[in-house]
Amino acid sequence: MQLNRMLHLVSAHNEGMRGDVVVGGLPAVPGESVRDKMLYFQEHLDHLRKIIVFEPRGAGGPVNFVVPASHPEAAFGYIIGLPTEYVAMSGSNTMCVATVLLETGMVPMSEPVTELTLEAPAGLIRLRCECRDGKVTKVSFVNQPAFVYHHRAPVEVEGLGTVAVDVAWGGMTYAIVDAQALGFGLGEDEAGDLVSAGQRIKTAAHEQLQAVHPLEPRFNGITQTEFAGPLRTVDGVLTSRNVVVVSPGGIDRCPCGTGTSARLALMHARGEIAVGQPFVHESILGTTFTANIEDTATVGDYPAVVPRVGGQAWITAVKQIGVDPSDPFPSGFTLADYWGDISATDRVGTSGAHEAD
Ligand SMILES: O=C(O)[C@H]1NCC[C@@H]1O
Repeated sequence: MQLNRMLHLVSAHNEGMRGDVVVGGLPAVPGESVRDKMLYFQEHLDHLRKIIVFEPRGAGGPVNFVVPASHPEAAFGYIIGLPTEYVAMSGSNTMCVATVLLETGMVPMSEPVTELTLEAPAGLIRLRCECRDGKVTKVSFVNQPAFVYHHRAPVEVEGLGTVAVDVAWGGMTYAIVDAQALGFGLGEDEAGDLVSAGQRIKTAAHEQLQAVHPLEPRFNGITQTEFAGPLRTVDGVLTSRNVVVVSPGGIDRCPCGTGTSARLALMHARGEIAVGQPFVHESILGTTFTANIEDTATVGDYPAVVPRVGGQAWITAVKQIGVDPSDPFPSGFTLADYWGDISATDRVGTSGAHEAD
């Protein structure tokens, strides 16, 4: 056997959504913050993301690269790579990383609760991890502030006509649309149609609406569509189903932590939820996140909320992945049958590491 570029991975899933966590094998990644490390990674080490995400080795990601934190309060940093972009923050990936760090002993576990701080490219993320018998049974994190860029902006979408789109930041930028108004009940049988509509909505919103983070202009552009189901009350708790379409065209299997954060900002702006009020967000699989608004804030001129989002992750595999020096696909490949026209959506870095226009 000949393998170089050997990476050590612990794979996990969070409420159904995969998240590989690279815990060893990386070269040094320079940068004064994890955001800077992400920028360096994108420019100089992107082949390592492709090895894990693309075929013939990968299963579409996402992947997290654990790196030393730059901030003294954080135990570790993590760089988050999705199929078409590096992102400032991700809920499912944060829960996978925390679970892997604790269950492998990379961070000492205290039962029944381990308080942990990690450094995402978006900044410090404070986590509360409930632990029992060596297992992490729930991870909740306080996200960086979420806010709304556009309320019900009219967007011309191919095949759908004029669609009212809310645009909100929750660590990634979401075009949020009313699922019911577009004829979707958000059932598993609609997965293909949701992806098709979601990709068209996201592309149109990205082209027609500006969204540039006021504190970090590199976090710009609309890269996700979130179909918001109706709000209802279940056992006295505000609840809603949602579907997020992740480029180049897959449904987030979990309720989506950054999407939940964006939705909380939108609901708060509309007066649909109060600070501290519990909210349950459901995925297309029926898995759930608990969430609430911890506080209000401002980001630039935008009124914002500080979201807390919680769920559980499970480790699925421990493996090593590498590249045979004679392999014709050292950085993997994508094929349109599964990946669609990734060149059209290959905006690596758009929301995480893109020069502002
Ligand atoms: O939970 C989240 O925020 C995400 N899940 C996959 C795509 C998003 O980053």
